[in-house]
Amino acid sequence: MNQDVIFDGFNGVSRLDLWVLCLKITATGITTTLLILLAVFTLSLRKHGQSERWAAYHFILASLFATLYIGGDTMVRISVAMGDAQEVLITYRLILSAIVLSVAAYINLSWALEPERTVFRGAILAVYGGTVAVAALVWVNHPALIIASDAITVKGSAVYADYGAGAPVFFALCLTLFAVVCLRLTRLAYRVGSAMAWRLTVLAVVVLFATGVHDALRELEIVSSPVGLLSLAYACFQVGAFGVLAMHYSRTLQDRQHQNRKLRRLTDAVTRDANSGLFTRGHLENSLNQLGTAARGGLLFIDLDRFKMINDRFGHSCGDELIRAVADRIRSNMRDGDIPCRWGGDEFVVYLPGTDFEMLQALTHRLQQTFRTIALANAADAEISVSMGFAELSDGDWHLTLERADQAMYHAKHAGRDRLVIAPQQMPADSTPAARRSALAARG
Ligand SMILES: Nc1nc2c(ncn2[C@@H]2O[C@H](COP(=O)(O)OP(=O)(O)OP(=O)(O)O)[C@@H](O)[C@H]2O)c(=O)[nH]1
Repeated sequence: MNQDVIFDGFNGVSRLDLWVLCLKITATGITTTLLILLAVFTLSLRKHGQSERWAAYHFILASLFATLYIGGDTMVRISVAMGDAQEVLITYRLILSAIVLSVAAYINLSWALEPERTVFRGAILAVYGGTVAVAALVWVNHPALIIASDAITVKGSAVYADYGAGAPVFFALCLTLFAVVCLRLTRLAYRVGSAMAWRLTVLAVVVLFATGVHDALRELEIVSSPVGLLSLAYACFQVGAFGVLAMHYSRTLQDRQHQNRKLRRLTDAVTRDANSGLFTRGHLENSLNQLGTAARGGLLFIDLDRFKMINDRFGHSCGDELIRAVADRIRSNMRDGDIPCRWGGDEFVVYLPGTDFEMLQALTHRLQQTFRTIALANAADAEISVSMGFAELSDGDWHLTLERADQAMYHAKHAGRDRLVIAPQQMPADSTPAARRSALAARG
């Protein structure tokens, strides 16, 4: 049988080389997975604050270039192990460009994680622009630049480019940028407040920087070492950076939740009535003032019938309990956009936007039914009912509408209580709000 030989590599490759290769493949897998996770996470941050989004974008770039670097480094090793060093130089250039771009993205990320610090967009672009320019030089053959020619030297399982005179400067620049990143990330980890996170970060940056120095010296053939270690250390660093960032986000989220809770408590204290839990009169007045002539629907005035008698017979605390029970039932019958408030004492006013006659009849009927079911702890035989007045917001001034609703409620009281009266629209439509207000005042 004629069998083609399709693989003839791994000749002269030591066990150590294979282990390192396995580790590098694993590191590539891990960083690629993290990159995918990060992309999903960034998508979920679209609606969040500017600084979070920018931090996520820089981290995506940093991870993308780090993955290219780690994956490229693995590819170089695979190519050399398989005896195929033809296309190695392109991958080689790719990894040199990727490492410097990744470090630039990490610098910008560390700025974005400090929202209190103003970093000008120009500075961020300058960091990216400068490193792109340096990365571009990697692709130009010239003895004075980073890579002098297309020549490649393979020594055992290691491969070396023909470096130009600028290569030591390039590696020194990479190490300087690395040092900046390491210092800034250590500071960030310290601010996260967890001693463990800080120690792990210090360990990670020390290992990272040491392997960076090792690989730079190895590339320049100042030290002889069988394997480059930076890609493995960089993969560990990526995992650590994920951890630190996850902690940073969880702390930011906790702070924000805490602030939101505090804000809600403060807002509630200002806008909610303490006993009933409904909105305060001030909140309704503000809302109607803000709406102005855009207010639609009408105002419903609700007043408890013979509440003084309940107070006198069963005590003030029983009266308070009744106010709470009535408020609960009003609240549970509201739609989104309705504004129910305790106007004062045993009076409630509800702004009902977009309410027509049928909806009003249905709502007030429901309310009357549900108030009858109230059972007070120490006043089982108390008969609970309310009188209601409704006026449509057609006066151009909600104060006038409220007066009409109030008058309608009094008509309900005089007609025997426990009912709804709808205010007629008696005011001429072309009269001014001031004229209508004085006409109402004259009518008493
Ligand atoms: N328990 C309690 N009573 C209150 C509160 N605010 C006002 N009141 C009392 O509620 C009573 C209101 O009575 P009125 O509005 O005069 O009349 P009424 O007894 O409800 O009778 P009609 O409205 O004519 O049906 C007064 O006695 C107030 O002292 C409160 O927060 N808690």
